[in-house]
Amino acid sequence: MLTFKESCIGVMKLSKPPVNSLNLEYLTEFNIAIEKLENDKSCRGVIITSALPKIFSAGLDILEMYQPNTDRLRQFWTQVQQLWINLYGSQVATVAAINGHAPAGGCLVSLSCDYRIMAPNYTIGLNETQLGIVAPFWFSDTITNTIGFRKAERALQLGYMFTTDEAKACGLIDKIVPPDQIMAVAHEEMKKMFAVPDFARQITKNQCRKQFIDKLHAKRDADTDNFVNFITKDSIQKAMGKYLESLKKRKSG
Ligand SMILES: CCCCCCCC/C=C\CC(=O)SCCNC(=O)CCNC(=O)[C@H](O)C(C)(C)COP(=O)(O)OP(=O)(O)OC[C@H]1O[C@@H](n2cnc3c(N)ncnc32)[C@H](O)[C@@H]1OP(=O)(O)O
Repeated sequence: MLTFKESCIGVMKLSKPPVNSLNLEYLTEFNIAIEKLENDKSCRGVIITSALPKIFSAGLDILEMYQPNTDRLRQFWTQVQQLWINLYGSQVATVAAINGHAPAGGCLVSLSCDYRIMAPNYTIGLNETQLGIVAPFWFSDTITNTIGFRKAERALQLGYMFTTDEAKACGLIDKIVPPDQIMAVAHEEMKKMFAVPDFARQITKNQCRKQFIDKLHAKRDADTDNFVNFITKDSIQKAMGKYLESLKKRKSG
């Protein structure tokens, strides 16, 4: 993770080649970096983007969920939950500068921010059902809160990956921006949020999002148990094995 500050704005650049997949170690690093910026009194905003060409993040590392060690799987999921709690509940203003594909966990990271700008000709969405897995309730709450119930229900069931244009049309992203302008526009959008007094913006964000974060807090252990039980089922392991194979085949084909 490349993290640096530009006056009162923290910039986090995901940089885990080849595809910024989120494994246990990277999620832990991500959480530490965001918590550090959150606790920095001089930091008013955070921009999340990718240092890699063409990929924002490929989402959760599928290898963490395929033939897993159960203790590690629990730790992994705890970090995924923590990342969402940290980002969705962040007191600082957050902008996702999506400069590449953003499937599944990559999409969730961006949905957890306050504003999303995206470069053209990429794809974004919660494609979990395509892998034979199910987005947990807090993933579906987050997309529903962004694009509305009907569109979210349909997209979740199909595991639909939106093109940048489709994502803009349904409100999944807020603005389409040429790749070479994405950081400049992220700063401009941040300035618009800074024009509002921080405490008023923070309390308003809290009013909108707290009930959803509280819901995960209340069910956190059960959510981890569900995840571990679900992922370790033979049928799910088979489906994930097939998906991994299809990724490799697509590469060679
Ligand atoms: C009841 C409660 C149950 C709870 C259930 C669980 C809920 C889980 C929630 C979230 C799930 C996820 O986030 S799962 C991850 C989903 N991600 C994807 O489906 C993305 C898959 N990848 C791609 O589509 C493409 O790789 C890409 C578009 C991101 C990039 O394409 P490109 O052509 O540039 O690169 P390659 O495809 O050649 O990939 C390079 C290399 O990376 C490996 N790879 C890709 N994605 C992942 C990943 N997510 N995890 C691990 N590894 C990944 C790919 O296999 C290649 O590997 P090799 O070089 O070894 O072949």
